[in-house]
Amino acid sequence: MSVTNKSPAVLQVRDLACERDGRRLFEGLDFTLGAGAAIQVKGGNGAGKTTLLRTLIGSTSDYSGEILWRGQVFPQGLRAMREALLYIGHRGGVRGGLTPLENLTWYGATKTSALEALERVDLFGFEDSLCNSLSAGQNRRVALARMFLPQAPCLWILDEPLTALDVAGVAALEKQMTTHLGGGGSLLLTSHQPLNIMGLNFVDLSDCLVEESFSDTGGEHVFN
Ligand SMILES: Nc1ncnc2c1ncn2[C@@H]1O[C@H](COP(=O)(O)OP(=O)(O)OP(=O)(O)O)[C@@H](O)[C@H]1O
Repeated sequence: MSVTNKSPAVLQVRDLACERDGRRLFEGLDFTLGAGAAIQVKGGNGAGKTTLLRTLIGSTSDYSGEILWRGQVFPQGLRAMREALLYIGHRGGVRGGLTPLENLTWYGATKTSALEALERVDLFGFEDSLCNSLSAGQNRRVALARMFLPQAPCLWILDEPLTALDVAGVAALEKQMTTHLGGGGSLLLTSHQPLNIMGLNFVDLSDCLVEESFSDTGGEHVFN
């Protein structure tokens, strides 16, 4: 299936199968993520969504099939992809012994941009509190504040970003994701909750279950 020049392929997955402790979780997964496009990875608990994301960022090499970053096959493409990647995992990468401000500056933000990002996630006044004294939702906001820093990377891979967020927090996040996509960024995320993002595409790992491998998995998905 072709991909238009207007929206070139950013991340491609071809016939991917992932394992965990020697147990195959899914197989025959194909999709193409274009610039300005978003994919929500779906599947029940234990389907392998986190494993897929960790595979895509190079945290595990327990897979078969091909992953390509801008046409360059992994592992060669992985280095270039990491330079363009914002990954926020389940734990969010927040250090509890640091303040929100220190966490963001640890990721390379200037003090000014960090303070602005923390204000955007409604953490004004908490910038100098230790993160291990903040609530789960506030810690999630510290993690997600990286999406509000200037010059954010172009590929966002987010594992359950909505977890622990209140209604206003979810709305702010959806708005920021939409802005990112409008600027030509790409987004791949997992969520058990529905997201209000225009043009959101879906990849469902339950279509790629090993025991159903005899059935048609729907072929390749191309999202531009
Ligand atoms: N730390 C681990 N050590 C060993 N096996 C694991 C570990 N974490 C997960 N697994 C295995 O991998 C499978 C897939 O887990 P994964 O976290 O990728 O699923 P998921 O779709 O993200 O689930 P959830 O929706 O519950 O977060 C699980 O069923 C489990 O058997």
